[in-house]
Amino acid sequence: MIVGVPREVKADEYRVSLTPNGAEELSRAGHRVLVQTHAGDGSGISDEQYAAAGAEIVPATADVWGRANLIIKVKEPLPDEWPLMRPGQTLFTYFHFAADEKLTRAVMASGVTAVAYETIRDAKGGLPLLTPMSEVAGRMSIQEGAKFLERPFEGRGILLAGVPGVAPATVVVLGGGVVGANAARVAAGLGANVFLLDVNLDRLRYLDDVMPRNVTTLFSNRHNLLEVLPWADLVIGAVLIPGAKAPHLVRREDLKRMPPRAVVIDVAIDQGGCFETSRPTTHAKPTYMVDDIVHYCVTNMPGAVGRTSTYALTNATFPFALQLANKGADRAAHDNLGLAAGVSVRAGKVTNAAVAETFGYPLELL
Ligand SMILES: NC(=O)C1=CN([C@@H]2O[C@H](COP(=O)(O)OP(=O)(O)OC[C@H]3O[C@@H](n4cnc5c(N)ncnc54)[C@H](O)[C@@H]3O)[C@@H](O)[C@H]2O)C=CC1
Ligand SMILES: CC(=O)C(=O)O
Repeated sequence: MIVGVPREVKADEYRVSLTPNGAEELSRAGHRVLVQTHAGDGSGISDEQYAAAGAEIVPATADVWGRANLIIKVKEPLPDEWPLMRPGQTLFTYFHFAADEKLTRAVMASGVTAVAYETIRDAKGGLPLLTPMSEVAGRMSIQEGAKFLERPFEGRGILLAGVPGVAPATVVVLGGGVVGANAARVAAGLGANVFLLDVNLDRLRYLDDVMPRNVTTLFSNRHNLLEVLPWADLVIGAVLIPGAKAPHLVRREDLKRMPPRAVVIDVAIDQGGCFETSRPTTHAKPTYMVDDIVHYCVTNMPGAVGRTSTYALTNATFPFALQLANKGADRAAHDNLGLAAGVSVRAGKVTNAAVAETFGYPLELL
């Protein structure tokens, strides 16, 4: 198999999809590895390190896409990359199809097999290729929230931790999965009062057991949400229904209940976001105001901490990349049901139920 690693093209995306260790293992397994020049720069990995691991350094994007049967990326292909996708090729990356119908149509039209990191399952039903980046984004959401609460960044001038004699901030976390739990723990560690909402009672029981005392768990329903919003200095959006568009839990009219210049960090923006007023932003211009509330909706938060994220991501993705390279997508999916859950589009047809339902497309069973 010829495995291609293009340089990421999304704004401020500093991750790369394969480390030199991965290149070495693929080469040892008999595959050819093409790495686009400077692909690893943002993560502090040089062309020389890839070359020493047996990879061929390729100057042009089009060459990588044109020669490789298996393309490994980090982020979804952007419009400039769409014409490069080829029938019969396998593309292994984050896609978040439900948030982007044009991307879904482009992938269907191209004939590639799209294996989405975010819907691959493990034996316990978890999402092992989403988890490491959710850990990064969850922790980062509080550091970003703390920054944008500062007045020079348009926030309400609140220090999350408070100081003796002045109350700490209140942080509301919507969704108590990986992002939510990591956000709650970091916020609590800084001394904030945290409310953590989820609809899964077993998950709430677990969180109630393991979280520090300044984290209060709440069942997620409209009533409880409206009760806590007036106290919220910072709200983290961390809800997920795998493969599907995120539900809009916070409506525009609800923003009026929040204190002026409070901050929302909608981590779930990659699946469309859980605030009605969310729209994707970039690290270069991460925030905008709606009704006096600061909105931060960066779709590739972990991209900003490329070095940590590249290693965390590839620890999880590499075993699946190796299976795809060794067996090809069809056999790899046949042999591994968890990997099969990642196959979202194949030969022009949608093979993921949540994506098919989101856009009303027919579902093709694998
Ligand atoms: N913007 C970015 O750069 C990044 C975004 N993400 C995104 O963050 C989101 C969350 O990811 P994870 O925490 O890994 O997912 P997860 O599956 O671990 O957690 C999601 C939680 O949401 C809960 N939930 C579902 N409906 C709910 C509702 N109505 N109210 C409250 N909770 C509800 C679920 O019970 C679950 O506990 C995903 O969309 C993921 O793609 C993850 C990493 C980076
Ligand atoms: C999960 C995702 O889309 C990211 O880490 O960029």
